Order: sequence, then structure tokens, then C-alpha cells
Amino acid sequence: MTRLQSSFTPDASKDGGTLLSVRDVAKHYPIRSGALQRVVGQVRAVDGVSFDIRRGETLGLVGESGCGKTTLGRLVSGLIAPTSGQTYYDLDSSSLAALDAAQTLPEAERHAALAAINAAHGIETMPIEAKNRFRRNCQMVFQDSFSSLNPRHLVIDLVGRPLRVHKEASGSDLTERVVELLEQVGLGRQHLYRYPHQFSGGQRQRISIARALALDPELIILDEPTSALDVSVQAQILNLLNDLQAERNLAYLFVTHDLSVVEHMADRIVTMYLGKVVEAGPTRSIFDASAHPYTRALMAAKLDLGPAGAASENKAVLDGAVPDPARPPRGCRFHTRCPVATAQCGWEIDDIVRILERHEALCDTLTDVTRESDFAGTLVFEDADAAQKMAAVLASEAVPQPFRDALELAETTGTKLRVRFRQAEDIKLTRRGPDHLAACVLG
Ligand SMILES: Nc1ncnc2c1ncn2[C@@H]1O[C@H](COP(=O)(O)OP(=O)(O)OP(=O)(O)O)[C@@H](O)[C@H]1O
Repeated sequence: MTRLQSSFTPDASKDGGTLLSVRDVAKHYPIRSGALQRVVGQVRAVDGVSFDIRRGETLGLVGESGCGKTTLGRLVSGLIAPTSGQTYYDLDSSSLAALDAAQTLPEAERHAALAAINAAHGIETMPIEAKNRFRRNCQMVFQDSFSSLNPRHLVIDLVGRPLRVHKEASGSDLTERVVELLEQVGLGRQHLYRYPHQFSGGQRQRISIARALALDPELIILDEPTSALDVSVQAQILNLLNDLQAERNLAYLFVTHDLSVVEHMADRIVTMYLGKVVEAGPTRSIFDASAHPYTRALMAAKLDLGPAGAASENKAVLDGAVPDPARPPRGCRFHTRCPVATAQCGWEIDDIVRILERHEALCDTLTDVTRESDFAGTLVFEDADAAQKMAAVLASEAVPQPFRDALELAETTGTKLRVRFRQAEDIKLTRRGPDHLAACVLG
């Protein structure tokens, strides 16, 4: 893979250097079944994601629920370990160049080339002292302040804990440090000896932010920090985050499903769909010239709060549920819902299975599916009539035109229906403008 395809490395105005480099990171969760809890599949929550975060910038990570944003946030923070790939902390420019050059090498050579960089900068492989430094410098704020703040702890304990654990302060010094932190987030000394339930949602989120600031981090991962709040409180928290960033040169990874929030907050945006990055670029470039239909659909969906006409039109854009991440669609994973899909987007046998799920009567008569590959196979029905009917459905307007264009063969013999689609590879990210990448077959 070339660097262009594997990573998203900005040269934005915030040129404080790269803080974190996420490289080809994947997280697959095993699906277990039966009395013996055998592994029968994998949920591909994050599936080969690369991007950089620069010092002092806000990177917005957007996508619908279930696309893998939270998992990615936890991977980046080191809270969970990746299945493959790695996140690198504090690379100098020559290590960063070496890291990207190594991505183009064959697997075996890549390991050798990366050994020194992994040992010094990989958050899974660095020495314990370096990992502790990373942990101090990378903090998280979660959406649900109720569950992230222990209800039995006083504010002084909640905010002071990182200082105590890292032996930064104790006694009256600790109290004064906590007061300082509370004042920075708009609270004060009078709040020290109260419990989380005595605060409003917005105030609790301020306490979470104060706790995240305690060790003076370089990066805060904000996972839907304002989604549970009223709009007016949301604005106050976003303003607070902006002020803190300006004062402390903080970098934020801002995880949200809400593009209107990142439009105001983010310097750059990464759009994720079903575990993959589908588009990444400077915020203005994404909003003015989005190159992926999924990003455009998310942008349209944000107008749902607007005029009724826009709402109904936009609901159609993001119709249907996100497919099962254990069986992500081939080619472009968005092709099953894409309003501008083409025959090149990766239509496959599973798309027939998805169509069958909408035709209950036919689905009941299906007895077997044998696959030669993801793109070719045979469906066996109870009787020849059902096989003919299915062939007729596949040739009709009940299925999208690009699906029909991609279907090279649909041949019935008795109870069997043999099908073959045109082959497709995964769609790679390609350059669409300065620092702007998108993974779509359309130019
Ligand atoms: N511990 C886990 N075990 C198994 N599957 C998981 C686990 N955590 C997440 N998943 C699955 O991984 C996929 C991605 O989940 P994730 O929470 O990262 O998405 P998300 O975009 O953050 O969604 P949301 O906004 O709803 O949190 C989902 O299908 C989810 O069910």
C-alpha cells in the first residue's frame, strides 16, 4: 500500500507536528456460539484504519451508530488492544517517513523495518515508562457522565484521582490543584464535596473534562461528549472545549455521529463506515466538496432538523440499516445503501441473500447456498418454480440497476440457480484534493 492509500497525513495550518499515527489498525471481536462457545465468526468493528492526529488540532471522527467509532477511540487511547496494526505516539518526522515507507514492504520485511519504531513508539510495544507517559498524555471523556463518574465518589476524589495515582499531589496541594481544575471548567471550590448526582448533565460533563485535564494531557478523546445534552448546554460545553484547546494547545479526537457539531469544532474530518475510513479531509473541503456518497448522506441527514421537505428527502438518502459487521459487503461497504452505486461497487452473493430476506415466500423455499467465491455460487430451492421466480426477481426492478448490471450470469437448471457477479476488490482511498482522500469508484 502507498502512503496515500494507507494514511491521512495533513499539512494543516496547525503545524505542531504529528502526535499520534494510527496505522492499519483493526479490532475484530469473536462471535461465539453453542455449549462449547466455539468461535463462529468475527465482528469487524474496526478493519484496517489509518490516520494521523497533529498537536493542537481537532480531528472529527464521524459515522452512524455501529460504524466502529467508539472502538477506534478506545484503540487510539490504548484502552483496548488491536487485533492487528498499531498506534504510534510522538514520532519525529524521519520515523514517520520510515513508518510509511515500511507500509509498502512485503509483510516479513515490514516487521524487521518496523522493529525499532515499534519498540520506541508503538503504544502496544513501547517500554512501560513510555507507555505511562503516553497514558498521561492521552485522556478520554465519554458521552455518559453518569456511568463514567463513580456515583459514590466526591468531586475532589474524582478529579483528584489521576493526580494521586500518578503521585503528582496530595493533601492540601491536591485540594488546591482540584480547585484550579474546577475553575478552568467553570465550576469552583463550592463543588468539591458533592456527589455526581447533585449536578446537571452539563456540569457532570465539566467534571469529566476537569478530570481529563488533571495530568495536563496533549490529547483528549471525546466520545460523543455532548450528545446527551440539551442544545444550549451543548454549545456551552463546545465553547469550553474550544477555550481549553486554545489555552493548552490540546489535540482532540472528537467522536460523533453529528456532522453539524464537527463542522464547528474540527479542523479535519474522518468519515467511517462499517469499520473502514471512507473519506478524510480538511473540514471545509469535506463540507464544500465531499467526495463520498456516505459523507454526503450524513450531511444531508443533519438537515433532518430543518424544513420538513428536506427531512423526508434526506431520510431516503440513508435508508436501511447498517449491514452486519460480521459480514460486511464486499467492494465498497456502502454499496448496499448507496444512491449512486455502480456495477463496479462490489455486488456479491450476500446481496442476493439480503434481497431474499425481503422476499419471505422465496426465502422459505431456499434450501442451500453453495459459494465458489464471494461473487459466484449456486442457490438451491425446494422446487424449479421457486428458482425461476428468484431469477425473475433478480432481473426485475425489485433489485437496483447497478446490481443487475453487475450480475453476469443468472442461470436456472431445475431447482438450482447459478449466479455470477463481476469481481471487485476493496475500494482504496485515493486523493481528491489537498489532504483530501475518498474511497469511491466515482471520480
Ligand atoms: N466488546 C464487543 N464485543 C463484540 N462486539 C462489539 C464489542 N464492542 C463493539 N462491538 C460491535 O462492534 C461494532 C462497532 O461498535 P462501536 O461501538 O465501536 O460503534 P460506534 O460507531 O461507536 O457506535 P455507537 O455510536 O452506537 O457507540 C458494532 O457492531 C458493535 O456491536
